[in-house]
Amino acid sequence: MDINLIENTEKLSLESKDKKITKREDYLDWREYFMATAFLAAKRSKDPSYQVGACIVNKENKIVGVGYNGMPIGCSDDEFPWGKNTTSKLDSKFLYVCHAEMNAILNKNSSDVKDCTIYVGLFPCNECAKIIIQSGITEVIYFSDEKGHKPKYIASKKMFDAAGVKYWQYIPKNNKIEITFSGADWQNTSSSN
Ligand SMILES: Nc1ccn([C@H]2C[C@H](O)[C@@H](COP(=O)(O)O)O2)c(=O)n1
Ligand SMILES: [Zn+2]
Repeated sequence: MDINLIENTEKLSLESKDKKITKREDYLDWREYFMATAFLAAKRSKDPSYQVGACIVNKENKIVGVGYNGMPIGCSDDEFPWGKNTTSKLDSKFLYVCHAEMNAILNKNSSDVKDCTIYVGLFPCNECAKIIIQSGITEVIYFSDEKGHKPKYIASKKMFDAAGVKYWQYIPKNNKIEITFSGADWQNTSSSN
C-alpha cells in the first residue's frame, strides 16, 4: 500500500479519537421533565372532559409521587358516572372522582412530601389546595388556570397566599415532546463500538 495513504489514514483515525465528544443539548430540562410526567400521567385518566396529571418532586429533583384524576380504588370506571349535568347530584362524577393532586400525594413513595413542589396540569381546586397545604408542599407549578375565575379556585389562591405556598404558571419551551418506541433515537446516533 502507498506509504502516504497509510500515514494519512493513521492521522485521520488519531484525529477522530482525539475529537472531544460533547453532551447532547436537546435534552429535557428538569421542569419540562416533571411537567411532561404530569401530562403523561393524565393520559391514564378516563374523565371525558378533563384529564389532569400531577407530579410531586423533592428538593433533590426526585419524583416522589404521581397521580391523575380517577375513580377511587374499587369503584369501577365503567359503573361510576362520568356525567356532570345530571338530574340527581348522586349521578354526577363530582361526588366520586379523586383529583390528580390528591392521588399524587396519597401515592407518595417517600415518608412525606414536606418542602416538595407539585407540578399539575390544571390549577388546584380548594379541596386539593387544603390537602397540598396540610401535606407540607410549598410550591405549585401549574400549566393551566382556565378555571381561575371560579370561587373554588379563588379560594385556593387565598389559602395558598395565607399559608405561604408559592404558585406560578409553567410556560413550556416546547409545545410538543415526542416519544417514539419504534426506531428509538440512539439507533441512529450510536457509534459502532
Ligand atoms: N386541579 C384539578 C382540577 C380538576 N381535576 C379533575 C376533576 C375532574 O375529574 C376534572 C374536572 O372536570 P370538570 O369539573 O371541569 O368537568 O378534573 C383535577 O384532578 N385537578
Ligand atoms: Zn382538586
